[in-house]
Amino acid sequence: MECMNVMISARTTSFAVKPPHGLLSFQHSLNPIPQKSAVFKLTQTPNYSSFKRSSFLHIRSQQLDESTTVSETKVPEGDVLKVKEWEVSMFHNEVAASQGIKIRRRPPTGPPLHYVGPFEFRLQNEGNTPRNILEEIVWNKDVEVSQMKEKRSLVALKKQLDNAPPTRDFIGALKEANKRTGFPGLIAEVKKASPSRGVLREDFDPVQIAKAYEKGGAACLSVLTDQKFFQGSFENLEAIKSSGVQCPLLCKEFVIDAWQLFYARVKGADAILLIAAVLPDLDIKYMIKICKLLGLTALVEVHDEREMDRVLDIEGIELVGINNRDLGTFKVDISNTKKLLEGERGQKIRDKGITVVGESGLFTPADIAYVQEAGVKAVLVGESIVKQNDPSIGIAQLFGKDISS
Ligand SMILES: O=P(O)(O)OC[C@@H](O)[C@@H](O)c1c[nH]c2ccccc12
Repeated sequence: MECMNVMISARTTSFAVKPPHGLLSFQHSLNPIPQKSAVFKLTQTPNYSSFKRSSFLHIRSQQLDESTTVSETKVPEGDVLKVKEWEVSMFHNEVAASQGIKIRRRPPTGPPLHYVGPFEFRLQNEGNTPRNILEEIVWNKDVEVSQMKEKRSLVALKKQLDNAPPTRDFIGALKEANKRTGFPGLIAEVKKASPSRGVLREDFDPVQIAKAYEKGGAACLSVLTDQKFFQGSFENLEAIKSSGVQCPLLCKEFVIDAWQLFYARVKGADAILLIAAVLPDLDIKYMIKICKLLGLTALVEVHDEREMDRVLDIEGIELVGINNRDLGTFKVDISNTKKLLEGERGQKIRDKGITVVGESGLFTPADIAYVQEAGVKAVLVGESIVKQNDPSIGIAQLFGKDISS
């Protein structure tokens, strides 16, 4: 496998690479500015596959210098895997795009920065800026998960599962609440903040909120575990699990790697979110299987018709969430739930016995009635109830009725 070495002299501040055949050209700044001449290795180029010995690249260096030269070398054995990994992720993006997935799993022009040697290699303006918040979250998660995996191997996680207590029946709890109250079963979300709404509650005590939700009649709880964008944590999940709260718990995470399923299970999750806008079909199929092995319920989330159709073609899915919020733009429209349950699609869902959850943007008894009429048997609610002084009263206000007994 080949790569390119760029020889740079001391105090070179930047260079530009201009491939000959209309391929992507790019500018690269060096920071810190090297004090000695050095070799800058480019193993990850935007067009790696078309980057061949024959397509000689022109280097233009503003500062200097005849001493900036390009050569091609064999990649050392150890790096071959890294380059392969990067190439595989490029294919992953292509497969995902063919299924209508708009976000890219990783920055397309290079792997996360920690892969690259002494100087950062980053294309400016060419794809390494996330296009929307979901993409930013996923890119961040990719780095986060690879760091977490280094600390806890899958083998270690599996060992911990040997003595783990069984999971609680998430769908059973929703159905039971639906029967008991006549309303959709409530998944109440322990949510401190979100990128779209900022901090929802300053005095945030996750266990206290969870207990209030349970007292108010919630069937299940959803606990956000993403730290960076939602100010959630796995500590919150663990604390709620060991607090005596009996409701089954959904780990609200951005899952991109099967390792996270094992981790969530170890941390006390009974169910886990899988987002169709993030995961290609093959990943969903694979993760559904692992969830079954782990006793986790998968809540598969969709936002539009195409995602719903993809998910309906996958075997073994029992719980589907319709998110009324577009995770790319934050726009909320509760008629989305209705739209996705109409006609043949709705019939297919009923035939398959899938339980549908209406998610996001539900504030009033009229909202609940609207999504119930559309066909949901459960709802997922955060903002409107977490903001109330007493979240259990928030639940009664949301349904227009005390549903606690
Ligand atoms: O606070 P709301 O509008 O009631 O929404 C809750 C829940 O649906 C929302 O937090 C959510 C739905 N799907 C997600 C995926 C990731 C993060 C968050 C979410």
